[in-house]
Formats: sequence, C-alpha cells, structure tokens
Amino acid sequence: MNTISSDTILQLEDVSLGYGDRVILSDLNIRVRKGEVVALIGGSGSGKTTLLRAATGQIPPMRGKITLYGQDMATVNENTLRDLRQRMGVLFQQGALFTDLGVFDNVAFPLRELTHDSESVIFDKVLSKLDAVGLRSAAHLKLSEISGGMARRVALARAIVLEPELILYDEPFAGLDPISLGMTAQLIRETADRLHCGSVLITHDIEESFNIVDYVYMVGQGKLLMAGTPDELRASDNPYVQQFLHGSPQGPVVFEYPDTPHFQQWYQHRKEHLK
Ligand SMILES: Nc1ncnc2c1ncn2[C@@H]1O[C@H](COP(=O)(O)OP(=O)(O)OP(=O)(O)O)[C@@H](O)[C@H]1O
Repeated sequence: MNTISSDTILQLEDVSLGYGDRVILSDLNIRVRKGEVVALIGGSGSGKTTLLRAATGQIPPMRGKITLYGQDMATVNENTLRDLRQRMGVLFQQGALFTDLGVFDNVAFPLRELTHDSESVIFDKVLSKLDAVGLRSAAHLKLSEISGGMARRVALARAIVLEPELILYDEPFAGLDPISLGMTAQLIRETADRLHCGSVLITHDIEESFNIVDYVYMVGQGKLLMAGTPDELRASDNPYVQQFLHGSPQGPVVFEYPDTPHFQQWYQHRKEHLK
C-alpha cells in the first residue's frame, strides 16, 4: 500500500537511527508536506542533526523507511540521490561559506555549479535573494568584512537561491541578534509560503519558532516524545515537553551525556595508565 500522499515531500516510517550498533532514535514517524514548516526540537545530543543526516541520505536508517519526493531512499542509486539532493536546500549549523569567495559569489555558487543560468540571470537572482535577507547592499563585500550574524544570512540566501522543494535549517537562529532573529523567522515562513516548499527547522528557540511553524516534532529519550501543533505542545501535560518549553533545569530532561560501555572501557583504560 502506498501511504504517501501526493503533497508529502519527506516521510519517515517507523525509522530507527544510529551509528554502528548504537541506536540514537527509534520508532520515528514524521511527515513534511508541501508548504509546511516543521520544527524539530529536543535537548542537546537528542539526535536532531542525526535526523537531518538521514533525511539527506548521509546515513541509512537502521530500521524503517525514509521517502523523499516519493522515492524510497534505500533503493535509490548515487545519481538519483544527487538529483534528489539538488532539489533540497540545506542551511548547516556552521554556515559553511567559502571564505575565499565574497558575499555575491557565495550566493551565486549553487547557480553556477548546478544550473545553466547566464551571468545576467545569476546577477538578478543573487541580488533578489540578498535583498530578501536584507543584504543587497552588502553584495560587494568580502566575508572578512561582514559579521557572524550577516554571514548566517548570506548562508540563508545561498540555501534558498535554487528555490528548492525542501529546505532543512540546522539552528538558523543561533548567534543572531533579536532583530535578525525575528527577520530570519519571518523569512523562513515567507520562503515556505512563496515557494510552497517543505521546511524542517532544527531549533532550540521555542518562542521564535512556535510563531512561524505549522507542526512540531519533539525528540528526547531516544524517541519521538510528542508531535503536534505549537498550541498542542503548549497545552501538553507531558513533563518532558513542559520542562523543555520552560527551560527549567529540574525535570526529566537529561543534561548529562549517557554512560555507555564504550565510555567505561575508555575510563578503565585511562585509570590503569594513571597507576
Ligand atoms: N558521526 C557520529 N558517530 C557516532 N556518534 C555520533 C555521530 N554524530 C553524532 N553522534 C552521537 O549521536 C547523538 C546525537 O547527536 P546529534 O548531533 O544528532 O544531536 P543533536 O540533537 O543535533 O544535538 P545538538 O542540539 O547538541 O546539536 C549524540 O550522542 C552524539 O554523540
């Protein structure tokens, strides 16, 4: 039975993810539709970046099925995977701009690499995307001449310049001042509405993201803790959800990295050497 509806862009069905034999997240059921902005929230080390890696085909699921644009990721070959990735924009946590290229050329890079657009088309597209992030008049600058927050906005312009069908944002609000933060949130919403693309937003910023997202998936304790609209999460009496939403240090959210046999092995080994 095909469980994918035509407007579904990304779907995870009963997916477990991890590295080697260590399971990080299990039994994930997630769906992102066209035009929808979805937030992925959870504590540090809960597996959010791991989930993004799985969605982009960088790591295979240990169990379950990941479908992107209707294609089962487990069955696609390298060429198809490359095509699928081209229809996807990713804004990584560390903006990952090319330091030897200036602002304009960084945003132009995907167009020059992946399209046959003429330089005059590229000129218009890049300036329009820089305009969208408020940096049109910074097009001529070198990366060494812009601030960290501006660099993140350049990275955002680059992530949307190909007008992708799915955009993955890894902590787009990190390191932004309150004005840039609000502007970036609005831009993410407007981009989704205008391109009718799906958007996945990894974030710790509950307040800002809840203003613009349609749906929230909250991960923790190795699983999906809750899925729902921002209002449903706010109304939830799940203690983990409440602790996370209110940023309380007391509660079920574990701050400590979990003890593992690998750590114990390393610890004993080190101790032996100290004797
Ligand atoms: N390449 C890897 N190999 C082995 N383990 C990894 C690897 N990458 C991440 N992990 C482990 O997977 C777990 C989840 O990490 P992940 O980066 O997905 O968390 P996160 O929710 O994005 O965290 P943060 O909010 O701190 O960025 C962590 O315990 C981490 O140590």
